[in-house]
Amino acid sequence: MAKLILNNVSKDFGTGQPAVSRVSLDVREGGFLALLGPSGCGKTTVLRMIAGFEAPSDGAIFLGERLLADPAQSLPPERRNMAMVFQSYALWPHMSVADNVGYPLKVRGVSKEVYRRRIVEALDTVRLADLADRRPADLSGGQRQRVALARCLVTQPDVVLLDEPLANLDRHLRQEMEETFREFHIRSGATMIYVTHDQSEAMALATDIAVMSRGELLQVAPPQEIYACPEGRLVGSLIGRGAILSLAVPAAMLRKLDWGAIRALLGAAAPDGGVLADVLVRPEDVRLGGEGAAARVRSSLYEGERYSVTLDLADGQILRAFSRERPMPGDTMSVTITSAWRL
Ligand SMILES: Nc1ncnc2c1ncn2[C@@H]1O[C@H](COP(=O)(O)OP(=O)(O)OP(=O)(O)O)[C@@H](O)[C@H]1O
Repeated sequence: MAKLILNNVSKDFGTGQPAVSRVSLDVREGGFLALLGPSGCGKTTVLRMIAGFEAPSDGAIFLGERLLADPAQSLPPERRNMAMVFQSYALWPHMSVADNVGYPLKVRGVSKEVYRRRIVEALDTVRLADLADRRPADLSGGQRQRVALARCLVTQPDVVLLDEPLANLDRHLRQEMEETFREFHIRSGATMIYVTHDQSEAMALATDIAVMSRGELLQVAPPQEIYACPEGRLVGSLIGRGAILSLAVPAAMLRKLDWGAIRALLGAAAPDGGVLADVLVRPEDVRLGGEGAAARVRSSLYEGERYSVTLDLADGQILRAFSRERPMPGDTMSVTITSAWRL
């Protein structure tokens, strides 16, 4: 196995706006990278270029030292030792689970002994050994997805590419499958690249998250880091559910702000000739009650374990908070912001 490297990769379909613009990425060996971003931002196109279904218009893709593609040449998908799992897992209905899993090996013409051994190993990895003789029609949605995962494992790929594999499943099953993917990643040791527009899925699964918007890569970092220290307004609004305030933060001030700093900045005018900075405030960092700044409750939405509250600050800016009790719309209360991040 080796590191997957994208070096300034672009893809232009000739539509006027490039689908992917100068994306550079290093995916560490055995890592689990989530490509996250809104619909149409270019995630699938990046994945298809890695798989070999599209050639880059510019830049180059390497697996270790090996050049996979640049505008002049492109190794065909079957010679890249990668496996791709799609939303629809396309199992053969007339074949047993074992034969579905073994199909890619049959095409490669391996010996009977290798064929049997690899199927057993792959089914073990996804904990389906007991169902080897069943037909796909007799499986649940989650079990079918696991068969598709096992099928991509039998060829022992260096890289597993997953394009929104959970998009068609209901919420309960998605959670169960997230657990399966995590385990699958640990047990297989494969490098995985996972396309999703669901940030909580990306947070739960990946070792690194790459956030894309309009064909460009905005930030790559581990989930905890991208949540705590997003770079710029777009990443700040795409990750988590924070509110973004415009505050007159002096350029020299640390990016992480405490209540002392925020209190002084709330309502302060922009410095002479200066610009207002975007400051991200997470709902879990907003305390309701006590001594603080005045805010008016705009709405409170019951979410089961708590209320999600939207508040208007005195200057009209919006803040979000969580609350165990139900704040009534129209009520005035005081808020304290324990921590915020300048984007
Ligand atoms: N074969 C193609 N020809 C022309 N334009 C394309 C082609 N494939 C993708 N595009 C365009 O490139 C852009 C990126 O598409 P892509 O499918 O990579 O986005 P995405 O982030 O995966 O979106 P989604 O989450 O909706 O699947 C879109 O504007 C899309 O319309």
